[in-house]
Amino acid sequence: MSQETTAESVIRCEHVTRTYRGTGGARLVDRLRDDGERPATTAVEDVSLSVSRGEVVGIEGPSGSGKSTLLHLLAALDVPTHGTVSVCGADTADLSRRERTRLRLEDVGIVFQRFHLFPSLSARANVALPLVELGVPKRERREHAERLLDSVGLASRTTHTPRQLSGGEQQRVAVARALITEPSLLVADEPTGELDTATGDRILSLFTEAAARDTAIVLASHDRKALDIADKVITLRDGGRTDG
Ligand SMILES: Nc1ncnc2c1ncn2[C@@H]1O[C@H](COP(=O)(O)OP(=O)(O)OP(=O)(O)O)[C@@H](O)[C@H]1O
Repeated sequence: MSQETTAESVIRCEHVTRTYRGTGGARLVDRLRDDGERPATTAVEDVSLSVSRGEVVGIEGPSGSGKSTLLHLLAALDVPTHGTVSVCGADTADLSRRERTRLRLEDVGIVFQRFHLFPSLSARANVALPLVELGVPKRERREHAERLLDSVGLASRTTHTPRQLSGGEQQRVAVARALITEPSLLVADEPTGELDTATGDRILSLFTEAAARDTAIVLASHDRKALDIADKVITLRDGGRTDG
């Protein structure tokens, strides 16, 4: 157990490194011929941190410093090259792809930088989607999704599809979707990036309320106001922590 780790940890991340082999963007023919000489990118290097129930942790750092890569590891979307990440007690590298999908569905809410909404579904259906996969009856899903959309100021937009919504509205749909399962962990990449001040404040209040209900929250941001809701902020530079 590291010094930072407590029994209440939702995330335990120990000496985590993530290296991408230098195949990004290469043509298939080049990848098949790859002799391992292509330069690799170490996006995250030897990072340790823990996040407890109800704790908000901010991640700051310049573009390319590894914030999104670290968030993907913490959300069990990816596994480390070295070191361990455990989420709700499970070492993510020990899980099959299917088990990681289940872990995310049940325990993790994710707000991506580019929202990842389904274009053909209404805002309400996008928000309710995790509940479909969890087998919640239709009427209950609809009511819950509508309540959440109301809480992010989108009560009048429930039947709009993503392309009928502004960037900021899509962001709010993504936040509502991440919160609908009342996850143990919420991971958010630039959650206020597209939002005007009032809407950004509203989203941050939702995060603070979720933390008060014991959700652990990790958010990466360049926005000082977003980082201000954090109990602690870690700083990344070239993939490593520089905050001591
Ligand atoms: N799939 C990938 N394959 C290869 N390299 C990658 C991949 N994803 C990220 N990288 C590289 O890893 C490094 C860290 O990227 P990452 O997206 O984690 O940074 P970031 O801090 O989130 O940046 P930003 O603030 O611009 O979103 C960068 O050098 C990036 O080019």
